[in-house]
Amino acid sequence: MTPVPVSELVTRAERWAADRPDTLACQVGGRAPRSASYGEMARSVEETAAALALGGVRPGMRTVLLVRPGVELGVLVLSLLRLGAVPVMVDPGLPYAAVRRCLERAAPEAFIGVPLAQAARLALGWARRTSRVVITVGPRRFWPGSTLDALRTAARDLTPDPRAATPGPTPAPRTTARGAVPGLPAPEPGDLALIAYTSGSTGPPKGVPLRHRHLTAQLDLLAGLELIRAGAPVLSTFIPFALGAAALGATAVLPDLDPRRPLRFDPAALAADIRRYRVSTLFAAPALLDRLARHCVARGLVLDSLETVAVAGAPLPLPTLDRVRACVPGAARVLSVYGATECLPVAAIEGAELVAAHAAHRGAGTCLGPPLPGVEVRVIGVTDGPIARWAGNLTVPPGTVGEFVVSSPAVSDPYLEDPRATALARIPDGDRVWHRMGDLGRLDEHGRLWFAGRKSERVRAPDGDLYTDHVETLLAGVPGARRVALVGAGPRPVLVVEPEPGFRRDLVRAGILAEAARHPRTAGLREVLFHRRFPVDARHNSKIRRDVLAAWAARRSRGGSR
Ligand SMILES: Nc1ncnc2c1ncn2[C@@H]1O[C@H](COP(=O)(O)OP(=O)(O)OP(=O)(O)O)[C@@H](O)[C@H]1O
Repeated sequence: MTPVPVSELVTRAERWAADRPDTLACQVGGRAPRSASYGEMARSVEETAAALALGGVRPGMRTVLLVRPGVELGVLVLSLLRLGAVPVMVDPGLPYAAVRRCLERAAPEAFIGVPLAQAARLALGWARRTSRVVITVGPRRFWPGSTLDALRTAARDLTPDPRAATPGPTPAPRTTARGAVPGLPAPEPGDLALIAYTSGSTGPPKGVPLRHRHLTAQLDLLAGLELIRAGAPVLSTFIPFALGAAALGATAVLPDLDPRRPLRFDPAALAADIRRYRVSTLFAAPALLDRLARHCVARGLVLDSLETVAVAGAPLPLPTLDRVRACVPGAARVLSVYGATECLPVAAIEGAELVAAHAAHRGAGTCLGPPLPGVEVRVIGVTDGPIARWAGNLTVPPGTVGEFVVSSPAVSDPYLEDPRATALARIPDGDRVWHRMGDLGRLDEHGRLWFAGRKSERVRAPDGDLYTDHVETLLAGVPGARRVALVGAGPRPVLVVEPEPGFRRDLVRAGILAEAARHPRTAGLREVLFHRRFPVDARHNSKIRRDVLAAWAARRSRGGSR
């Protein structure tokens, strides 16, 4: 294997390929199963990197990648990182205009995509102005550029087959992908590795540049959580995590799931994949997990291979946790992992501790656990403006609700082409920087974080601010209410209920108001609206778009129809 200090993600995956070439790196589930071993993936990455280089992809080149989840996507990401090119990872489920906006800021020079993505590039103007290298994964039609297949064939023709050249036990060194672009330096830890985006649940998604050292720090922090065992099958409903699994020596099981509409998966098929491939670690967002767990609980199904279930992306509601625990073996860990695109992961908590913490502190929000080793979290007073530099008096007294700020080796670079958002999210502090999470909460006497809600979603009621997670956790589990969201219709706090099918709304409303009346924090809440299906973020389908819901509630309650 090449000893160049390419991305840690790649070098680690390559190390696995050298040590255990026959271990499965990737298993595609669903109706058209396909798999690839670490050895096969490594060979494919080498060939594909050479093909991409031949197609004009260069180190440092920002490259949009719009390819369906599968072995090919994994190979392409690893190949780009190996070349030192910079994948631009935009969420395909965003509205078209939002995708265009994301890509305009990233100004990618290369565009690799399936035919549908290529058509969108032309018709919807996705990176159309900037992308001069165009590679189609699949058949090319009326758009310019090359196909990946043709480039692979050409690269193969240029690369001598070592087995043909030197028969015998010691094969000649193969021309590597880096060899295909001679004279170009290997990426360093400080080089840009990829551009991710925030999920856009509180506004337009922001571009997050991650350097190779940030990815390494993420991998190390994740490794500390002991979620993944080498050789063990891991299924992540969030595809980029599946790539991390490859660096940790696991087998990434890719479910049959449309990343444009992740919540519309077939729970029976997902449960079947988990059982069939003996998945031991499952990563999922809360709403997806809830859907899977409901399916299993209704059928008395236990997913007996699961050892760990990791949940991330939004608070883990207790009713969801209960359902999950009912369909995994008693010894399985359920772990809620807290973090953000700009600094992942930050904290984690085991399900059993979460249940105990909630029982002892009802209405205190969601316990996120202590910060991970190497991650420092402080709580500062709530302000909506920028903070020019760190000062000791920014922090609030212990136990007080404020905004979480984080310092860790995984904290990304400033946002892409967005100085305003950067000024609002960063506090310089000598040679380090604090990332403002935009999340409110407090630190308890055990050093654990408690999430109270997003800063931008707090409700400025006349009697004082109300925090969404303080209120919603108290009302979770009221019969007939699938989810409850607190929003402000102007200054008026309104409870919006997403009902379970088959319940009478007047009874659900009565149940919500009765539960609210039992707690001082919610006793004053009187207004209840029903919304059939909450608007949610494109990536996890789990973060409630309370800004959208608030505008809807304001219109609705003005109109008087409740
Ligand atoms: N375990 C968790 N518990 C509670 N909230 C979580 C958890 N994990 C993630 N979150 C929420 O997700 C946020 C990070 O999400 P992400 O980076 O995907 O983008 P976003 O902040 O939602 O997007 P935008 O900034 O564009 O609105 C955190 O700040 C937090 O609010």
